Amino acid sequence: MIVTGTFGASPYRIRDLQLFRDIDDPAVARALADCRIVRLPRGEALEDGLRARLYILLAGSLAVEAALGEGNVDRILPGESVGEQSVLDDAANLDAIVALEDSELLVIEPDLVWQLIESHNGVARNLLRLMSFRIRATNARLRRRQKLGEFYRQLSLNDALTGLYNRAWLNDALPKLVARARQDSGPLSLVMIDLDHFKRFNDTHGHMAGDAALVAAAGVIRAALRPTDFAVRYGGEEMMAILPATPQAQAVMVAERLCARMRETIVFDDMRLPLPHITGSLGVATLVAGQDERGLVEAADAALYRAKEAGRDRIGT
Ligand SMILES: Nc1nc2c(ncn2[C@@H]2O[C@H](COP(=O)(O)OP(=O)(O)OP(=O)(O)O)[C@@H](O)[C@H]2O)c(=O)[nH]1
Repeated sequence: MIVTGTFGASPYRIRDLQLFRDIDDPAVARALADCRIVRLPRGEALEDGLRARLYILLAGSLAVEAALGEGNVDRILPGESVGEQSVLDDAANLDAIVALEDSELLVIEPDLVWQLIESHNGVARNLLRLMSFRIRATNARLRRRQKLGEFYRQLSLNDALTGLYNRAWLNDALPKLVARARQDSGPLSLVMIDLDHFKRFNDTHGHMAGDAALVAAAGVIRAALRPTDFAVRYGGEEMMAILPATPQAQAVMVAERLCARMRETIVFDDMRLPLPHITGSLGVATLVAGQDERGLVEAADAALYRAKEAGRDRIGT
């Protein structure tokens, strides 16, 4: 960073600087006349040491990688300033500021910034406007980041093919649902669903058709459940319906409905030609005293095994 002269002796004009917009006061011009202008060569960082100063970019451009930015870079253009917040709270600037091209900056020492704020309402007003703009931009960025975080959270808890909840969701949610059922002394049922002879379906019609069958089965499950139930893709062709506040007899009715609808569902191949119907075997289990989530899943699995053994396309309990 090389000092190249003073503002008073430079060709730059006060009215082009955002902080001094609409201020036509010779006293301000006099106050700024002795301020230094520094040159920051392209690629060089603005080293401010421990002293907080206000910098106004006169020529060139700067990149500010804000602490909050996580890789987001703000571009500072001529007339804009950096470091105003550091001056106000008297703290060193923590943002990394680098010249994107050979740049010239006006340096205003903190004492002078305060003096200008105190003696010129217009400077105070402009500074507040600039700060308000910065706060709004930061808030918008925070909101975007929050939304993105929620989007990725949802993505990490849903199965990409079927859109049902995935195993990660189940591992987190099922213990909570079991604990709540215990606390409420209410029933909780599981229906484990496994597509029948799915390997044969894949081998005969291709993996893509298999995927279409999985999506169709997931659609059947989703459509048949109440808003308070949950549909999960447990593994490859195994899915699960979690039915809170549902006793065994009611869960069996839900399973029968699922089994019937699965049988009736038409799966289309990529040429929109209907494929042979898929069927599923379903195992129903209801939480019993002393059972944990693992025991409940094992019970539903065992019931599913019985349905397979009994000939598939049916319910096991
Ligand atoms: N297309 C497709 N197939 C899958 C996917 N995940 C698992 N599979 C297939 O599902 C089949 C499961 O086969 P098996 O476990 O032998 O069971 P099955 O053929 O359904 O036989 P039963 O369960 O005894 O009726 C395997 O061929 C897997 O490749 C998937 O995401 N897409």
